Amino acid sequence: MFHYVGIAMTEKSNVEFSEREALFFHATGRPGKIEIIASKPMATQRDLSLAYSPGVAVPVRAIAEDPATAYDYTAKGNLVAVISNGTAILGLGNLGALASKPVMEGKAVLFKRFADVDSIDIELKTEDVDRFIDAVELMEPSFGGINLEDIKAPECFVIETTLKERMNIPVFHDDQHGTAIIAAAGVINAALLTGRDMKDMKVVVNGAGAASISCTELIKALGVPNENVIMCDSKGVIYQGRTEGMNQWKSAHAVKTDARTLTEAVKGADVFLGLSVAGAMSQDMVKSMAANPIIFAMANPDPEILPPDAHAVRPDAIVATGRSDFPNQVNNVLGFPFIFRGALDVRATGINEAMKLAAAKAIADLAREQVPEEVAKAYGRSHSFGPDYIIPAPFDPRLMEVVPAAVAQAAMDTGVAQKPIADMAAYRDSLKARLNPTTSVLTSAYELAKANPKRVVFAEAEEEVVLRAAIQFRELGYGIPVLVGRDHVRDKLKELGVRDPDSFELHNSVNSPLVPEMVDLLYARLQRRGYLRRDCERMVNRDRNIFGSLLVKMGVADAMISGVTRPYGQTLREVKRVMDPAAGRTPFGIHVMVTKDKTVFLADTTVHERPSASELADIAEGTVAVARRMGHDPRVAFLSYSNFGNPPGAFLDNVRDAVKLLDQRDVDFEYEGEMTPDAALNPTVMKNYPFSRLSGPANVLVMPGLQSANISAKLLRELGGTSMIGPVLVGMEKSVQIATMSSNASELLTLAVLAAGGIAL
Ligand SMILES: NC(=O)C1=CN([C@@H]2O[C@H](COP(=O)(O)OP(=O)(O)OC[C@H]3O[C@@H](n4cnc5c(N)ncnc54)[C@H](OP(=O)(O)O)[C@@H]3O)[C@@H](O)[C@H]2O)C=CC1
Ligand SMILES: CC(=O)C(=O)O
Ligand SMILES: [Mg+2]
Repeated sequence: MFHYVGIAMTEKSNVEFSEREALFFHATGRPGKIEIIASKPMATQRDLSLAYSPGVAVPVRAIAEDPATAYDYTAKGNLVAVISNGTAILGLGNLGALASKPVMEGKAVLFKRFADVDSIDIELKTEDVDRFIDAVELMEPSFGGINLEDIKAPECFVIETTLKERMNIPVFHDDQHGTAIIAAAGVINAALLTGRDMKDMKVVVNGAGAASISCTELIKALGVPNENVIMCDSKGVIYQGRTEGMNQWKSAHAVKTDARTLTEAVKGADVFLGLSVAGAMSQDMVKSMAANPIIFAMANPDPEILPPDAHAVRPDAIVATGRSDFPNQVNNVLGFPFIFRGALDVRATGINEAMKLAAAKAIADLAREQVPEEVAKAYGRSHSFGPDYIIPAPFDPRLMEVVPAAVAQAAMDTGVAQKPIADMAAYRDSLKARLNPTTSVLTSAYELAKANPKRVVFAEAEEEVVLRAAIQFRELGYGIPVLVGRDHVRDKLKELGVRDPDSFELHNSVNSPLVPEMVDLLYARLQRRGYLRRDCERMVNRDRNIFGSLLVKMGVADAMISGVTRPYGQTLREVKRVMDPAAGRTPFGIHVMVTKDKTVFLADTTVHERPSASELADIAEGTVAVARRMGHDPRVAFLSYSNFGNPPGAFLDNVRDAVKLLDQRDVDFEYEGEMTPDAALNPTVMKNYPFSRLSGPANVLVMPGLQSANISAKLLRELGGTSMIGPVLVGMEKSVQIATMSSNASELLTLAVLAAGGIAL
């Protein structure tokens, strides 16, 4: 018997799957969700000698002499154990250590996916607190941190406190503190939206276990008075004097109240925090809450009440759950990967209150900022701060930038950082680069753009994706966006969360005083190419690429970006009506292909169908200049299907002649060809050609024609897990970047930065 887990209602879950699918997902391919891969080559005898006996003895002795070097010679510093005994698996209860393994594997892969923390799950078959503590303590040498998970209260409190005392690496019970941090961030924002002050809020917490106790402590630390919080457990309200089912952690939150049931407690409450079991809250209870109630039904996988059921009786409620398929996911996944990232990076001895509060504040602040387009897309709905978006979504890449940095700073401020970070700005950049290899490739472009902010025309500002890129371009300090579009672009800016849309420079050909001068200029250029004055008037008035290019030509702006509304070739033709190639240059396109450890520049991927020998030589020189501006030492390979004339073929001449031309030009970079991609990139194959002038694998690949160039770039991306920057257009008199029609905002932003930073000239 298989059921559908998604919920079919008007305000429905946006993810539906059957139990069969969930099992299939876990069983297909390699069973489970985790595997281990080597971070060093294990290909040759020499590799084995270094990695294992005898080479491994060297780091062994070094660590024995100085234990701190374990962080240099082993994976310890980036390795976190996710440890459970399965006594409180999500909200499913005590189902044992083995049954907890899918959740623990899941947590381990979330560590990797969201914060590049390596992690392994460990399930311990014991409910004996002392045996559990001893087992974990003995593992200290292996790990940089310990993430305790799904261990029930009150045992979890004793386990965590004791391990923290005994171990010198961070020990963190995620269900307590991870949950509390995220819930606190959500409460901060929900209070802000509903105009509430912490000190006046009446809160009911359902559940008195690991998650509830810690959440309650944190919201009290944020200013909610002790007497304003009523906690309930499976026996009802925890009131002063109650004896049944109590423990010291519950007693600390017992209050004087006549309420004895959740139904009584929740009457008139401002906030409900559910950390108990599915369905614990009824619609009648929701009805009885104060105006604009805040309801966090966080039990997993099924919440205390489903959002549609709560909204059916109280449309004014702000509702959050622990699930990713409804708006407002208040789940510790938003916290633990990033908190450990920050703690590991400063080699913190523990995760203290200041670090937790810093994380909560960073997460809350982030939700109030404009949401990047890729995040909105990943979730299939647009986000802006409001009742349906009080907390960032886990896929938001900005979490990785801000949360670890906030945690690391707090660790340094409170003296628990053994390896403080000297340059916080550089650390933030390195965080971005950890998840996205293109970030580090673009560092010099970002810096160049920021150092000398330029005015960049966004020619298609009526497109939302372009406006998002323009907003980020300005907010991140890369330059001044000059928008081209009709007046309603300002309304769109407002919809996207810009508070001061009038501060954006907007040019509309319908009312621009620049139009007469533009028409004169264009007519002067085109009159001997068969265009009448009225043709030029029409183009200036109607064609955004002509209008935008003219803004650059006239010096109103320095560069331009376009391309999402028309095919590449058409946009380029329009731009060329206004602008010329740079003196003596051949315009062409580059795709920069980036993997974790390699960056390769591929050209010409956009302009010349069958480049001549001299065009190929120009393309090589132009690409070398771009590669150098991006911080690379270029080595050029002219690619073909043959190596140095073997096998011979009719199409080889241009490529061979291009190499000869470079010989005559006396250039200052390494180049070679014609050659096959393996001879250009693979050191073993390269050895077959000892006369080759390349001192190492090539990183600038000049392709023989447009077909092979463009197809290679896209194949690499689709099959090879390679990130791609571009196409980058170079060789025009001013930097104009033409995106592809499917570009997203971050791709457009990258091109705008390349244009502004003078990289793509
Ligand atoms: N969204 C998120 O990020 C997270 C959500 N959670 C969820 O919180 C819940 C609790 O987890 P955790 O604290 O680790 O587990 P614990 O076992 O430590 O605590 C469970 C608590 O729930 C109480 N409880 C059980 N049934 C009811 C009921 N009908 N009414 C009121 N209280 C009840 C128990 O009461 P008693 O003490 O009387 O036994 C106990 O206090 C789970 O559903 C879990 O999925 C947990 C962590 C993170
Ligand atoms: C999310 C989580 O950790 C839990 O529900 O237990
Ligand atoms: Mg948990």
